[in-house]
Amino acid sequence: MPPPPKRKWHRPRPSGATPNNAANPHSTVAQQQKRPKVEDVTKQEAGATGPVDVKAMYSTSTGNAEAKRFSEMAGTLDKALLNSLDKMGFEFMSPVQQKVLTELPNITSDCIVQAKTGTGKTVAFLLPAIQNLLSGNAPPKGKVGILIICPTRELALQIAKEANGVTACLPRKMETHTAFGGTSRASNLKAFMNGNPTILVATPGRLDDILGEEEVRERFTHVKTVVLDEADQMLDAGFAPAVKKILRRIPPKSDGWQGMCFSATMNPDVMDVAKCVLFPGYTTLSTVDPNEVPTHERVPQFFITVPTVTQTFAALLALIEEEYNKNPSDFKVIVFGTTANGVGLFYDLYKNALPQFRLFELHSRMSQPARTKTTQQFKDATSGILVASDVVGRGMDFPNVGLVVQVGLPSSTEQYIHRVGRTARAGKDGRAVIILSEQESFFPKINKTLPLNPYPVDIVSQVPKHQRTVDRAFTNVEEEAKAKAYQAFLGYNKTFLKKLKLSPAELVRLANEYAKAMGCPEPPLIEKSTVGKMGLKGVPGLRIGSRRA
Ligand SMILES: Nc1ncnc2c1ncn2[C@@H]1O[C@H](COP(=O)(O)OP(=O)(O)OP(=O)(O)O)[C@@H](O)[C@H]1O
Repeated sequence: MPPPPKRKWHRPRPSGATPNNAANPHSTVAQQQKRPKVEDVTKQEAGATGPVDVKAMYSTSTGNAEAKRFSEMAGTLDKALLNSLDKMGFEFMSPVQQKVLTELPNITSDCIVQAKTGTGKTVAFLLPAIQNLLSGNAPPKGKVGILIICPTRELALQIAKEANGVTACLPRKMETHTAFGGTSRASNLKAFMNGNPTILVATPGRLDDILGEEEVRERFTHVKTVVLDEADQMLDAGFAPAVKKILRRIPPKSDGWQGMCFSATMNPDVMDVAKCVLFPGYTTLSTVDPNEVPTHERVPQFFITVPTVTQTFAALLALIEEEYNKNPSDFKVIVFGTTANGVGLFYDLYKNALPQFRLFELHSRMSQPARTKTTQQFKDATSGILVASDVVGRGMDFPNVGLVVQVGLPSSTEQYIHRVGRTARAGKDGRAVIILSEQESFFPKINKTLPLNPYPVDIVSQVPKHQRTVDRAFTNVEEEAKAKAYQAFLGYNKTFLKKLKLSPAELVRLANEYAKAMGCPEPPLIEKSTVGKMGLKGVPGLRIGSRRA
């Protein structure tokens, strides 16, 4: 088989350059429906964004280092690893890879590494960890040598695939296993126990679960490296208890294993917890200048403010039309919603309202096989729109996404940055837009370090034109999907009441308007217990009752 073409880092397109914007900017979505399906549009030549200029990429990172070839690391990296990288089409080291391989005091040093989204952090932690095993530190057969913990199932699979690529040319097969929820625990465990899982990529829940078994704990006696990918998230209040519990079940840090923390964002609040994987004297490496904006300089970022949340549905249609007209070739987009049920609603709605696009959905309410299948389909797609929740907000590498849209408030500034990072990966260009209601418009104001500018086109004035399409599409959406989205809307926004400057009664009023915009004749019923859990007991405007027939 011929080797794949070398994958290189691309030079950013000159700002303002929008090739292929020949389509009529005034055509409506309905008119576009007569066009051939976006899937049929001829695929742009790979690399059409311009010739590779690795030096230009490096000059945007701290240090202004020269881009080096992996082949120059022959003294550090095993020949077989270099062969694997070559087979993967990786010729030059990305800045973070170069930094880790040349500036880490030792390949076994504890470290915190920060680099922008999509710049190759996965390979940057895999290479030293695997090299260490190849340098005479391999664990005995059947034992785990490298444990990688990450927040989501999709990311675990993706990291495992990258590990398989990096180890492909090793003379002796190095097995990578995964452990994450939503899959059969029994068969997963059987494969782990019967196999030779030198590398294990896991999410905290399932890992903690299987570590409950003595025979599984036995497999970790020779662990050499523990990696926390998306480290700031793994160490935040949500995940830290599970991570700490896992660390209590594997050999203690004093046994000498290496701790590595990688992320595009680092929150000083988590540094205290990071000490459970890092010994004092650990190395901090960053390719991000503290004075630099935390997102990619290659991603123009815009916000659109609509008067009320009920207009966001039509505003998204107007935005998609606008962006598609600007650049119809390879129109590959991710639209982030705030909750799984909200995203489910988006899917049902836009399936009807945007039939000319191939639509994908990904959120935690889907079965794991469906999630895995869609992830692969969207990775492979040259165009289409993925509506997604934060299950793919971090770490996921969907090649050639040109636009990221966020609808509603992201859960944090960091989450905003990671979602934006689903575009402009591996040296490519991208754009990002966030649609907010008036109430949510504090987000750009309190995030001054983000290069957020008003969207250059008046989308709000286009909302009425798209409202009919939205209303019609909602007639085809099941009432239960609307009820779930309504409930999720209440639950999510309840956590932001202060920032939104809303009283509980005002939130319910807003949610009821939202329900009306979905075409609900009256606010959907909510179980009494759910209302209690949301802390909305006694708030007027809610319809308490069971939706079950
Ligand atoms: N040296 C390289 N040459 C070419 N492509 C590379 C190189 N290193 C990584 N890549 C590719 O770049 C893409 C982004 O890499 P990766 O997913 O590791 O980024 P990341 O920094 O971990 O992003 P995030 O912060 O979103 O987790 C992947 O498709 C990966 O295969």
